[in-house]
Amino acid sequence: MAQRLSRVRSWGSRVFAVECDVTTGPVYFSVAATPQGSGGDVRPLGQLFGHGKVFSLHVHGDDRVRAAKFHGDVKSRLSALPRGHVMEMSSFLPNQKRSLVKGFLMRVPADSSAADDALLELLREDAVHACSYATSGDRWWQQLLARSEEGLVVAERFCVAPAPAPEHHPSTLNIVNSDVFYSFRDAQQVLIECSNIIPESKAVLELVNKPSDPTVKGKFPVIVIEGLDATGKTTLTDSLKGAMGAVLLKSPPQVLAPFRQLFDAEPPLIRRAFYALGNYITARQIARESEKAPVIVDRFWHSTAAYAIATAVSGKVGNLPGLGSEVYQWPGDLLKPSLVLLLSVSPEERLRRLSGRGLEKTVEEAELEANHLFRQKVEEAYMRIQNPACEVVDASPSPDQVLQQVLLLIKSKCHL
Ligand SMILES: Nc1ncnc2c1ncn2[C@@H]1O[C@H](COP(=O)(O)OP(=O)(O)OP(=O)(O)O)[C@@H](O)[C@H]1O
Ligand SMILES: Nc1ccn([C@H]2C[C@H](O)[C@@H](COP(=O)(O)O)O2)c(=O)n1
Repeated sequence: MAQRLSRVRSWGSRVFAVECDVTTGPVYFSVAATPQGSGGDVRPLGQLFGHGKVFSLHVHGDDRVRAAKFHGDVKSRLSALPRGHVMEMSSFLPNQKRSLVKGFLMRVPADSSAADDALLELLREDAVHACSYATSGDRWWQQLLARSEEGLVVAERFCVAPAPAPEHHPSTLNIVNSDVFYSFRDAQQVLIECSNIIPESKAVLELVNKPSDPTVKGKFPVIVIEGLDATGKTTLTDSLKGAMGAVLLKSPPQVLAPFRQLFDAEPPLIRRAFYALGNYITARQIARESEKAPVIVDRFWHSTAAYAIATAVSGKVGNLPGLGSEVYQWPGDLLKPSLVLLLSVSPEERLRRLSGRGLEKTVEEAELEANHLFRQKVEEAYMRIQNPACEVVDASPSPDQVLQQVLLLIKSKCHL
């Protein structure tokens, strides 16, 4: 118990954000060891905590791979509780990078014992911090829970007060090196840390572990084609290959295809590191092929970063890190293409193309379709990436018109 308490000493200075509804944004509150001032207007907290029993859980831990996997596990266990309502809840130090700890707020009916049993089980793990919430007088208290022979006991309590929204949305605080990687070494390190629990990581590491100088391209232009699913990338890249006598490459590269499904099912930390490493394999292929001919690349780092940022940042487009933020900077050790083109079509046209194709949708594609906010965030993140930034291409005309338009653009931008 003493160890647990010493590790949560800083808990009392944290702010918590509960995502009740992503379109309206989170509710913020802070906790303090002793009541401060009047405590503010606690009515919003009353609405949040007021019915039945409320618990929050956060997964800490020095082992980030284990914590990421355990976070997913906690979510499924809480979601399976009968009559429970689970919301995303994060704990953070306002505007302080890397201070975010992800968790959940769970409401259950007052007569539910299943939640207590689940918490007792989860608290076997040192990495879990669980709290209950109670009201006395006009104050709300956050009660840090611990296991004892009698069941759940309150180890410490903090006074809860409403807090102002921070300047930076909490979900932006941990993007660097958790969702987006800015060097080969940082992405590689995640897969090294995964090797014991995901044996396939070793095979992926072997594929990327062949050092060369991937930042240097050959004398021919390298053109990356980016865009949301079904914007016409495959159609255009195939035509460009023929029209320019170019070599067509993809990221992730074909050698990673046997591992993709497996890594797609992993938490963002692992999944995004896998895609980041794929870019370095493709970069090596680009460096080699661009010595001999122009190279067209179907998706590259813009996709890796834009999808990762849009997934990490909850809620509205306005929650994205601002233009010029470090999260949009190209990795210093990754080959830079000559030109990046972002294919853009209206949401209606994209849906027509998706349904016309009639293929099975990936989870993320299905999410794009269902989630207008997510699509907007991916597109906005694409456009905020700098150095190289993307040139937006209107991809709504016919395939041939898009091809002609892009050939002209390549000619003018790459001085062909
Ligand atoms: N300019 C266009 N006009 C009309 N339909 C198009 C055009 N370009 C592509 N399509 C059609 O839209 C669908 C999606 O195109 P395509 O597969 O090239 O997109 P994509 O961006 O590669 O998709 P994904 O990223 O999901 O692989 C296909 O059925 C294709 O025939
Ligand atoms: N270089 C890349 C390519 C793809 N991804 C991720 C982003 C999406 O989750 C998904 C889209 O790929 P598609 O379905 O079009 O094959 O893959 C990435 O992160 N980096």
